[in-house]
Amino acid sequence: MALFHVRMDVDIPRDLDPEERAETLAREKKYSQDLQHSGKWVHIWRITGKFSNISIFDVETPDELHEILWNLPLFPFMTIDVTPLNKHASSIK
Ligand SMILES: O=C(O)CC1=CCC(=O)O1
Repeated sequence: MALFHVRMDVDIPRDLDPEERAETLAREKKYSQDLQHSGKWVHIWRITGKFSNISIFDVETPDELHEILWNLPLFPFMTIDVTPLNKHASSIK
């Protein structure tokens, strides 16, 4: 098990076909919710006032996270920042 903090900033071009935009967003939602049901996508939080989210992933390896992120339907329109997390020595959980 390895935890990762991931920030995703979304920037969809204004001239993208509205049908393609809607279809991509619907696929993104299903992809994300399937991974949430699997337990791999542990948290997703909207960043206030931005088309961005902060997420926590619980995966086996960095390669697995890479595959997940690479296959996001919105991947071509995202800037993604990944921070690996280690257990803090003072954590009681
Ligand atoms: O809306 C976003 O922040 C992008 C996104 C990631 C998963 C999802 O459902 O939307």
